Amino acid sequence: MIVVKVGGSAGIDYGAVCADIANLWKSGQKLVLVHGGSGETNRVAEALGHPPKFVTSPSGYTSRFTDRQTLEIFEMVYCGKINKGIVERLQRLGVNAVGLSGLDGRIFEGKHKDSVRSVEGGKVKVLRGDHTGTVEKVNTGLIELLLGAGYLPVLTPPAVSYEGVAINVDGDRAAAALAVALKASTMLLLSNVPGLLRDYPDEASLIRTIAASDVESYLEFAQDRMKKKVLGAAEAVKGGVGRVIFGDARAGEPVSAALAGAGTVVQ
Ligand SMILES: Nc1ncnc2c1ncn2[C@@H]1O[C@H](COP(=O)(O)OP(=O)(O)OP(=O)(O)O)[C@@H](O)[C@H]1O
Repeated sequence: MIVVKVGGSAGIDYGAVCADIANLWKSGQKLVLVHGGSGETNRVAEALGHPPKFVTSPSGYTSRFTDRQTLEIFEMVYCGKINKGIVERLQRLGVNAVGLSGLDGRIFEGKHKDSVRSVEGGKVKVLRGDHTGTVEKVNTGLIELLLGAGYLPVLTPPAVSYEGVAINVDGDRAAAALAVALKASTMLLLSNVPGLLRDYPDEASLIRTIAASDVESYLEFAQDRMKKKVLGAAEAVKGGVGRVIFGDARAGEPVSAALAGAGTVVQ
C-alpha cells in the first residue's frame, strides 16, 4: 500500500500525476491519493472578494486563517473543482476513482481549534472564529471497503471535528496520519519543487536523503508551508511508514520517478 499526496501549488501537472497513477493502479499497486488545492483556493477567494489570510504562529508555522466563509470557499475548491477534476481524469483513464473529503464517513477526525495565535508586527494576537485542526484519528473502514471493492479513493481536507464541524487540516499531515493508519510502506508528498531544498529556491541544493531518525533537524531548511511536509514526514516514519519521498509533480512520471528515488528520500 502506498499513499500519494499531490499538492495544490502552481505548476503541478495533474494530467501527468493521474496518468502515472492509472498505470500503477492497473499494474496492481494498491494506493490512496490525497490532494491539496491551496493555489486555486487563493485565486478563487480573491475572485470572490474574500482574499486569503495567512497567519504565522509564534513557533513559525504558517496556516490559512479559516473563518466560515473561507471554509466554504475551501470546500468549493478542494472538494469540488480539484477533487472532481482528479476523479474525472482518472475515470477517463479507466480507473474507477471515488472522491471523498475527510468529512465523509468521518475519514479524518480531529479537534476543532477555534482560536489561533498570530504574530503581527512583532506582537502576538489571538484570532477567534478559526475552523482549523489537526487530524488525530483516521477511520479507515470506508477506505478499506472501497479498496476491497476495487475503487481508488481520492481524499481531500477538510476533516471533521469530534462535534461534527468541518475543520481545515493540513493535507500533508493528514496524508501522514492516513499512511500510518493504512500501514503504508511508502508515502509520497508531491509538489512543485524537486524535493526539500537546502537553500530554497536553488533547485541545485536538493537534499537527497534524510535518515528517519533525523527528520526534525531538517525543519531548519524548510520555510513556511514546507515545514508541514517535514513534520508530516517525521510523523509518518515515526508511525511505522517505511519511507517518505518529497517529489516533483510538475512533469514526466512524477509518481514512478519518486518511487524510484527521485527527490528527497526520508528512510
Ligand atoms: N526548503 C524548501 N524546499 C522546497 N520548497 C520549499 C522550501 N521552503 C519553502 N518551500 C516552499 O514550499 C512549497 C511547497 O509547499 P506547499 O504546501 O505550498 O505545497 P503543496 O503541497 O503543493 O500545496 P497544498 O497546500 O495545496 O497541498 C514550495 O512551493 C516552496 O515554495
